[in-house]
Formats: sequence, structure tokens, C-alpha cells
Amino acid sequence: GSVLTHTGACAHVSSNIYSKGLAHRQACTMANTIKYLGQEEAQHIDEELFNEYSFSVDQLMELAGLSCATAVSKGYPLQSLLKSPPRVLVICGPGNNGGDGLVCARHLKLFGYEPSVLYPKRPNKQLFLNLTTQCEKMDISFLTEMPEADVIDEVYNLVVDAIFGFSFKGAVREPFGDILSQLKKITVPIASVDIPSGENTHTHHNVQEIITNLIAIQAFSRKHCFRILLIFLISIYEPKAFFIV
Ligand SMILES: NC(=O)C1=CN([C@@H]2O[C@H](COP(=O)(O)OP(=O)(O)OC[C@H]3O[C@@H](n4cnc5c(N)ncnc54)[C@H](OP(=O)(O)O)[C@@H]3O)[C@@H](O)[C@H]2O)[C@H](O)CC1
Repeated sequence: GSVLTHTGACAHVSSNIYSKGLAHRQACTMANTIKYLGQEEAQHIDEELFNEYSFSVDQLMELAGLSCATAVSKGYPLQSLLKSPPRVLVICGPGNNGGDGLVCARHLKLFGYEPSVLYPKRPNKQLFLNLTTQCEKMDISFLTEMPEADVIDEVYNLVVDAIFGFSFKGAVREPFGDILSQLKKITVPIASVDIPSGENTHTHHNVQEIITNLIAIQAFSRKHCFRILLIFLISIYEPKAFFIV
């Protein structure tokens, strides 16, 4: 997805997003050593990972989804959640961003959360069929329709937005228009995988602007070692958050 690179040492991982002062200072420090990439450069690195380094999409997606689940568990630890059971709504789009969401849901379940998945447009590809089966086998429920915003606020602790990543373009088409309009109304945190879905954050400039909203980033260290850096920053506009994977 929109890839973030970090050339310094692995950053400290904050386990409590509410420890604002410390984490905000860390965010400021890290912001100086981080380079943000836009859509084209991110896609190019993606191609490089596939073609030059022989990663498979399954491998990258597993890392992405696991990293997102890890980020959720660090940013929103089970014991900090206001509602019990610890329900999380994971909304998956029709592309690989949605695949990241399915993997994320599976790992969230292993971490003790109760994810429910909304997956309204399912591609007929083996990779996604497999990921769906794996979730079903883990008793993760699949919703048949998008709940109203007030129901989401009442039932869920947060929403993982895995609707669109770097291939989003043009005006939003249904059924995602309705889904995004409900998401705009909710008050529980939204953790977006890659970029907040439906927003035009694909230029380098915009990504840098929106990065101030960021609490969690999973980044590949560019090109060389693929070390995964899990970096936690604090959003100054909580509770909106997004992950870049
Ligand atoms: N960088 C990495 O290491 C990895 C990133 N991954 C994730 O993959 C996404 C990119 O995945 P991709 O499949 O290329 O695309 P998206 O998931 O962003 O979206 C494609 C689907 O979205 C539909 N689409 C696009 N625009 C619209 C719109 N305006 N309205 C409705 N639907 C839209 C599009 O539909 P079509 O009808 O055009 O086919 C596609 O179905 C990246 O962001 C990361 O999250 C991978 O996991 C691998 C590792």
C-alpha cells in the first residue's frame, strides 16, 4: 500500500495510545526520520517486492494483516475497551486491501477480540475464498449488511476500514458509497488499513498532511531488508487512525 519508509532504528512501540504527552513527543521525533510515499511510488515498491524479491501476494498480505491486528492490539488493548465483549467491526473491500482486512480479523480473533466482518463484494479468486474460509472456520461472523452508524457506536469498540487501498480511484461506487457515509457518522475509532477509504490521499503532499492523523504504521524498510517496523504515533485528532502497510 502507500508505503512508509523509516531509515532509523526501530522506534519504541507505545502500548497505550492515551499516554499522549510521551507518545506525541515520540511521534514528533519519528516524523523527522520518516519518508512518506504516494500512490505511484508505493505501487512501484509493491511490484519490486513481487518481481525482484519474489514475495508472493499471500506472504505480503499475511504480514500486512498481522501487522494491522498487532497495531490494533497495541493501540486499543483489550483491557482499554469500553464495551464488552470486545467487538470489532472489520469492513473489507473487493481488492487486496480487503484481503488485509480478512487476515487482520483472523489475527484479532486469536488476540482475544471478537471481530465481525462485512465483506459485501467478494472477488471470485482462490486467495480471497481461502481467507474467507479461514475466518469462517474460526467462527468469525460475516454480516449481511452494513449496520447503521448508531448501531455501530452501540455495539462495536472500533472499526477496521480495509475497504480501499492504493488502487482506489474516481467517485465511490455502491455499495461502498452507503458504507462510507455511515462511517462518516460514527464516533467509535476507525483504524484504516493503508489510507482512509474514499479520501483522496494519494499524492505525496496529501499523505504528508493526513499523516498527522496517524497512530499506527507498519512499514517495510525500503528495498533492502524488509524488516517490519511497527511504529506507533499518536493522533492529534483521535480517534481517527490509519495504518500504512
Ligand atoms: N504494499 C504491500 O506490501 C502490500 C499491500 N497490500 C494491500 O493491497 C492494497 C492494494 O490492493 P489492490 O487490490 O491493488 O487495490 P485496492 O484494495 O486498493 O482496491 C481495488 C478494488 O477497489 C475497487 N475500487 C477502486 N476504486 C473504486 C471506487 N471508486 N468505487 C468502488 N470501488 C472501487 C476496484 O474495483 P473495480 O471495479 O475497479 O475492479 C477493486 O476491486 C494496498 O493498499 C494494501 O492494503 C497487499 O496486501 C499486499 C502487500
